[in-house]
Amino acid sequence: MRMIQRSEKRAQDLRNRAFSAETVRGMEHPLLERGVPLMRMAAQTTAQEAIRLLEKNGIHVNEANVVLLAGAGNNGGDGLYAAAALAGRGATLTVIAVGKSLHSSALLACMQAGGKVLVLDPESRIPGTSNGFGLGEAGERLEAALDIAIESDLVIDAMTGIGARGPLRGLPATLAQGFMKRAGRTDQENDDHTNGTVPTGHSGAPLVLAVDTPSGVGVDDGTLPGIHVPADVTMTFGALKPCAMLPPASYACGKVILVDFGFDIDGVTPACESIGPHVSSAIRLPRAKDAKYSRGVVGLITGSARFPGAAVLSSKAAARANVGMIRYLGPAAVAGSVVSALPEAVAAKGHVQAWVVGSGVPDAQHAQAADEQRTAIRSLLGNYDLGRDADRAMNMPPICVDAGALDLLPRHVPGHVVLTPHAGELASLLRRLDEDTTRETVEDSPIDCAARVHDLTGATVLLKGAVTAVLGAAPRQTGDDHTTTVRICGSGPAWLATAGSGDVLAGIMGALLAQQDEGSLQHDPEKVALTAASAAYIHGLAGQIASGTTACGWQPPFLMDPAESILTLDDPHAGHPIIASDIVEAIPEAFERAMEQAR
Ligand SMILES: NC(=O)C1=CN([C@@H]2O[C@H](COP(=O)(O)OP(=O)(O)OC[C@H]3O[C@@H](n4cnc5c(N)ncnc54)[C@H](O)[C@@H]3O)[C@@H](O)[C@H]2O)[C@H](O)CC1
Ligand SMILES: [K+]
Repeated sequence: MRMIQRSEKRAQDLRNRAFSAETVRGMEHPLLERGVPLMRMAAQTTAQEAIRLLEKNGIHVNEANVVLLAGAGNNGGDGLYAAAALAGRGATLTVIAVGKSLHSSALLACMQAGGKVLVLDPESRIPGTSNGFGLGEAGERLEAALDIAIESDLVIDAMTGIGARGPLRGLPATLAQGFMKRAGRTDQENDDHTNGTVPTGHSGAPLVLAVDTPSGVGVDDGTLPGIHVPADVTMTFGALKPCAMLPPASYACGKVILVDFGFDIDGVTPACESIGPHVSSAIRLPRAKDAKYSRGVVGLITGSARFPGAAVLSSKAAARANVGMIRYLGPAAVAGSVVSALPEAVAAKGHVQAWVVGSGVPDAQHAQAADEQRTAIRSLLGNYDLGRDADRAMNMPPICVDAGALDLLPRHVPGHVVLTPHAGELASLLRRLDEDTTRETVEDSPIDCAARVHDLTGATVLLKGAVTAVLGAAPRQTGDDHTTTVRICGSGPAWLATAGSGDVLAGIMGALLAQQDEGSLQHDPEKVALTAASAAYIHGLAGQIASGTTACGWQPPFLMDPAESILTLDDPHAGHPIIASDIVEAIPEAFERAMEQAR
């Protein structure tokens, strides 16, 4: 098989960009025209990974019981050829056919290698198998299929790939439901199955290897519209699909291995992109002629009598995140705490290059009538109201609007207003904008909901989560200026979920906004989105450093060449608990690492 020529830039783009199913088909097309055997390449690499996965779990392929869940499309074809290769290496193979047909030559290969085929659909017409059974027998066959699947060592899920439409239906859905029930996998466990964080092999249930995409996920929008089959490993072909990057579907993919088919992705608009490779461009290195003011000054209206710690944490984080100075504004007692914890802070008004407001400030529901912090924030945010004075709004410094300030946001603001809600806060924001939304809706469709808030307000929206998504202006491409690339950041480990962690993020956000050339963000909303996502990335990296782990919400996939044998994939260190102050301590090293990654 031919070797793929790949520059480092191409490898980086492949690992950090995901493309819609339609775009992937467009990129496959020229290769198929040239007769490149894509299905064979997919199958061979899948078989290799299956062998590695089994061995890692102490099972040699010639002792393995393998079950293939095979759909009628090409995804089933990939799976059939892969399964045939495993049967050829001595595995005991059962193919469970969930559709009315199967890829005929791939099926033949499986049968020739000794695979047994169990057909579930009474209306199927599959050569070499028994047809025309009744509904009663169909029920018995389904039970038998589930018995075999649950007793197997490895289930290869090749029911649907990029041809999937809507939630899983019919026999694939019934089979997935039965399998998940018998495997004892609850929804919670599926959620815990984040990319690269959970070691394979769990409580006696079979390992699951997904072909191209786990069946049942929303391939293009990253949702989980219904029953789906979470995988330990997903082998994906040619290019990442959004479901391998966007939450919550990304959590169902397990470890992702991308097989490089040699697609020409240069200049092709991705549906979503990870911020990782771009972070260093958001960091302004100190220059010889710098003074503290030219490095950026952050102004913070954060914390309150009730939550003074938020003021301290956001100020310390901003101060550590590569700026010349921070100004803290708040009640005298809180300012006193800030200055005693951070003698470098200045508790006085003055010129700032970016603002941070709202962390540790009560929202409308919890505030006293005349809350000092809310009054100050309301008046500051009024300057960003495009409906009141657009010129003035456009000339205000960039601002991070967090927590208790989110309900003070004017209706229409410029893109250099960055919102940093979590799912619950985003739902409240949408309700304020007259959209009937709950936290669950946001958790189910995070990208769609964040995009709604961006569309309705104009603000850049950073929705916090294990995978953080940033919805703002997209990169402009010639002839296509309505692209909606979603930027994601998955560098944060689960240890980051600790009190004060969000305050630290807001501080880093303010610092990154402040260190951009003054005036450069106001008319460049794309740069705002990149800067915002970079702040989340550095926060996540600091969390990794503080907790001693490399496991995080999303990692770029392992890249595999069809001609190469696979590298050893190490599981990440688990790490240890942290408090928000530990994240602050780790910020400088996170900057160093982010800059090193760019080299
Ligand atoms: N194009 C190529 O040559 C390559 C493709 N590869 C693999 O092919 C799949 C895409 O194949 P396609 O036949 O277009 O679609 P699928 O197999 O994913 O799905 C069609 C199959 O699924 C049924 N179906 C669709 N939606 C649902 C649903 N909601 N519920 C139940 N069943 C559903 C539909 O009826 C068909 O039977 C791609 O992912 C790759 O795996 C390889 O990469 C090689 C090159
Ligand atoms: K699949």
